[in-house]
Order: sequence, then C-alpha cells, then structure tokens
Amino acid sequence: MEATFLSAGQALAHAHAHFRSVRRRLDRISLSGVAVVAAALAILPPLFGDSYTIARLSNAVFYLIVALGFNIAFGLAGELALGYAAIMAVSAYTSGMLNVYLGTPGIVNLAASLGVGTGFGVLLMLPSLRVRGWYFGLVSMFAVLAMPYLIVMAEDWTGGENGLVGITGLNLLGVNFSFNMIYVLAVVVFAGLWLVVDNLRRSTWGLMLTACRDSFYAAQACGINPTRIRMVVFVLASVPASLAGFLMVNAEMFANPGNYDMNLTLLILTGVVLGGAGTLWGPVLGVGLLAGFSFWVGPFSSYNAVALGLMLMIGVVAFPNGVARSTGKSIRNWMSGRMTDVRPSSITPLRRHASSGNANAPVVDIKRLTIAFGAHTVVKGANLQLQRGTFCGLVGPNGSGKSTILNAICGAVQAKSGSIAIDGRNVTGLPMYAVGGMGVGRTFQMPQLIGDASVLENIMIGGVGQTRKGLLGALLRLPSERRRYREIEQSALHAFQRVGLAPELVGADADDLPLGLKRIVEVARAIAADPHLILLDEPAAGLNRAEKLKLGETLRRLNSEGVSVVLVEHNVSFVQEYCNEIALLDDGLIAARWRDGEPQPTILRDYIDQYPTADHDEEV
Ligand SMILES: Nc1ncnc2c1ncn2[C@@H]1O[C@H](COP(=O)(O)OP(=O)(O)OP(=O)(O)O)[C@@H](O)[C@H]1O
Repeated sequence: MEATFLSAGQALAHAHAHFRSVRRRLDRISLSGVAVVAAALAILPPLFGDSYTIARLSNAVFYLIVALGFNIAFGLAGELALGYAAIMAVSAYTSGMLNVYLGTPGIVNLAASLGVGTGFGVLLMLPSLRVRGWYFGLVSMFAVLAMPYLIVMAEDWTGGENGLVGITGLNLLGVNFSFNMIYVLAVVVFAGLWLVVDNLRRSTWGLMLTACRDSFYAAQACGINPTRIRMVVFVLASVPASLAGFLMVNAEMFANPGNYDMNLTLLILTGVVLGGAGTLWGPVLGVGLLAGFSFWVGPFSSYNAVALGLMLMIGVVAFPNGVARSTGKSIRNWMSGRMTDVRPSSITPLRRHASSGNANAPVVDIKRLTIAFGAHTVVKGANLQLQRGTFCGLVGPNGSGKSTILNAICGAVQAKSGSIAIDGRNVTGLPMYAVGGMGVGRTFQMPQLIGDASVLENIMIGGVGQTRKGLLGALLRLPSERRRYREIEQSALHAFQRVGLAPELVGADADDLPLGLKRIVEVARAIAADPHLILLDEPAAGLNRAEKLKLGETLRRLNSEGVSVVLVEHNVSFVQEYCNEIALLDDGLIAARWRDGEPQPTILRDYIDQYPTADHDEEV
C-alpha cells in the first residue's frame, strides 16, 4: 500500500515537473519575444523612419499601452470596462491645460495626469460593483460618447473643436524630450507595462483575477473578496490609459476631442478580443495589426469604423477565444510532447493547519433559521446541529430549501432571522468570502472552474484567498510572491493527491475534463486550504456509476481524515452508501434526523422508499 502511494506521489511529482518545465520554456520564449519587439520598436523607427511614420507608430504604441490596461480589466478580470478613450482624454487635457494655463513643470503635469486620469477611471468603473457584463460595458461606453461633447462644451478652457493649442515641449526633471524621445519613452513604458501584465498573469493575483472572471461565486467561496479585487483592477487598468493620454498630448503638443472618440475604443476592443483577451501576446498583436490597418486606410477614413465593426463581428464568431489562445494551446501541446528529459521535482510534506474556532463546538450549529426571498419564506425556523467528523446528507423534496441552507452556511444567502455558527463562531451575516476565508470549502451544482486554466491552477484558487496578498510582489514578481506561489502550489498538489486524480491530469485544461472529473477537481479546490468542513451541492448529479464511486470513495477518505462533509443530494442511494448522518428537510424545516447505528425514522424511510434502487438513480 505504502509502495503504491509513494509511486503515485512520484508520478505526480514527475508530471508536475514536466508541466512546469513546459510553462517555463514557453515563458522564456515569450519574454525573449517581448524584448525583441520592444527593442525593434525603440531603435529602428527613429533610425530609419520619417517623421510621419514615427507619428503613426507612436500613436500605435499609445494604443498598445491602453490595450494592456484593457487586457488586465477585461482579459484577466472579466470587467468589460470600455471608457479608456475618456480616461485618455481626461489625462491629456489635465496635462495640456496645466501646461498652457499654469506653466507647471512636466513632472507635476505627469503626476496630475496620472492622478486625475486614474481617479476618473476608477469613478467610471464603479458601476461595475452593481452591474456586470455588457450592461457595465454600455455604462462605461457612455463616457466615451459624451467626452467629445463635454470637451466642446468647455471650449473656453479646452479650445473646443479647434483643440487645445500652445502646449510647450515636455521637460521632465531637466531633460527636454524631443518628439523622437517621447516615442522611445512610450516604447519603454509599453515594454515595462507588458512585463508587469505578464508578471500579474502568472502570479497568485492572476489566479484571483481569473477566478473572479470565470467563477465569481467559487472565487468568493475560496475567500476572495471581489470588491477589493475589482477596485485594484480599476486602478491597474486606468493607469496605462492615463499614461498614454499624457504621452500623446505631449508628443503632439496639441489636444483634440477627435483623438479620443469611439474609433479608438472600437480599435482596442476589437484588437484585444480578436487577438485573445487575457493572453500575453494576443492584445498586442491584435491592436498592433488593427492600428497598422487603420493608418493604412487613413486615421480619419470612414472605412475605419466600418472595417473595425465588421472585423469584431466576424472575429468573435470565428475565434471566440481569440487567435493567441488557441495558437498558444497548440504550441504548448506540441512542446509538451517533445520535452521528455525533465528532472522530477519533489512535493514537500504538507503542513497541516491547526483548525480555527472551538474544537469542542459543533462544526455547524443552525438555530431557528429563517430565510425569505421577497415574500416567499423558504426556510422556516430550521434547527440543525452537526458534530465534527460528520458526513451528513441533506435530503428532501425539490424546493424544500436544501441548497438555500447550504448557501446560508457559506454566506451566499443571508438569514432573515436565526443564527448560524461554524466551530462555535457566529457567521450569521458574514459575506461569502469571509466564510470562505475561514477555510470552509464549497463545491457547486454546476462545477465552476476556470476552463482554460490547468487542473493544478484551478485547485490553487482554493488556497490564494487564504493567504496574505502582496500586490506589488505580484506586479514585480518579487521573491515574496514566488515563495507564496510555490507554497500554494504545494498545497494544491497535496489536495490533488488526496482526491486521487491521475497525475497526468495536473496540466490538463479544466475545460477538457468530463463532468465527473470536474466535480473531483472542485472537491480538490475545496480542500486546498486544508479545511475541516466542506459543503457540496448535488455532487453526484449527472455522474455515471464509476464516477459516483470515485467521488464517494474520495469523500469517504477525506471524512476518515477528519474533514466534516455536508452534502445536498437527491441521489438517496449515494447518501445511504456514504453518509453517517442524514437530515430530511421538508417545507423549510428539518423533518427527521438519522445517525449511523440508529433506526431510521418512519418519515425518512418513507421518503427514501420513493427511490427504491441504485439503478433507478442511474436513470434519473
Ligand atoms: N435566489 C433566489 N431567489 C428567489 N427564490 C429562490 C432563490 N433561491 C431559491 N429560491 C427558491 O427557494 C425555494 C427553495 O430552493 P432551493 O434551491 O433551496 O431548494 P432545494 O431543496 O435545494 O431544491 P432542489 O432539490 O430542486 O435544488 C425554491 O422555491 C426556489 O425557487
């Protein structure tokens, strides 16, 4: 038995080392590419280009800088903020007007541009705390539509349609920046931000952002505070647009409302979506190509908007995930097949967390719990006390309130009255991320995974919300961040091992797994932070017999290791097979309880008798 376990551990260590080596090699190639592109952009045009070409190229670089911010917000975090042209305008006019009217030094203008532009960007994105997706996109788009009109309305200050004139050349800390020098500065800013986005993408913050993007509730269940994440995203996305606005106005020594209109927004949206939102190269290639196209047909040509709109429509249908994402996956698979000489890594022993709270208190203690949705009271004063070590099945007819009670325990639904305690700590009224942060694991009826992330990265999400979150470390890839990443990775590998997933799945994309394995990955994610309580919502639904067996045995093993399990389940055979305790919920109240070794109450037996055999479950 011991030998089998060790060899399974070694196989996992080997598979993980292979996965990591492929990633590292791809990252090295990718970063070399970034350096080559940045060097070529910085050196070649000022050496060989005429001033018209450099003017066009510098505009493309400004757009690329904005695209990097959009990639953080939309690509990584899923926030469809579209107000970047407006942020650029605010930043550009701030710097321009300070220069023209007050003659302030360049460094003051830079600070003001960044501060005002970013502040405006954050304000613009605040509605995202209430509305998401396309609704939020429309709200933020309004600012882009309104901005040129606002600039014209304030023409006494902004110069209106004729533009703001009289801006003197940029002087930063005693250095006068010529047009070519501003271009090179813009390329340096672009390359630096590109590296920062890459650092972010590969960091524990990157995991948190993509978790909020793809599995909003799962992220909260893992202890991630979505409001905090979004506020950080708003700042990170607004800074590049503010910098681009500052550089643009100082390069052109002129500000015009036409520079910050819908065409710019459309170009960036189309480029990022077509290229591959969330990837390192996609947005840069996409926006770079479209900017090239736009300059070819002429920046003010009416073909611009039509062509961009058409490309967006066709591109979204033809490449729903962007060109770079599918290409990147093919390259990764190809490289993975070629790399065979990988030295196995080791998996360090797991440091078990001492469980928090009062060890003698019930693991779950629900008292007179009432929950209502509007006028509809679903849970009507339920009491349920579960001791540590329980493997409790919560059963009952459709609509009796089972999922609602599970959601209330983990903070997804708030009680109207009554109380809920976990390990003796009152959690009534706490938001979901706070309960998740206490180390309560949770799975969902429909697995909520990041489809294009690996199985291991998905499991790591379970650990990221539980630890200190150093943003600067993530942006700059500091040693503290690398250490944190490695620790969370090790915990995830242990969770991977504990649920008995096949080692070769460690680097597989979650999207490529069958439903049964997705559920097991969710269980692994739920135990990644080594919780002592996990809550599962219909884990056996839709699984075939073999998958149910694997899931049941996994849960039984975890329970024997001291993890308390509460599951909502319709499959009574599954509940009878694995649970040591059953609670029957009927019309919002606990109607019957049973514990291993006790006779079953008649009402529970009658309920179970409606589902006569395991074969019946198979058909349901
Ligand atoms: N967010 C919500 N808003 C309004 N009503 C809700 C909400 N969530 C649940 N309900 C209602 O509460 C009742 C109980 O739902 P719940 O999902 O808890 O039942 P359940 O016992 O888990 O049922 P099932 O086994 O069918 O999933 C149902 O009538 C449902 O429509």
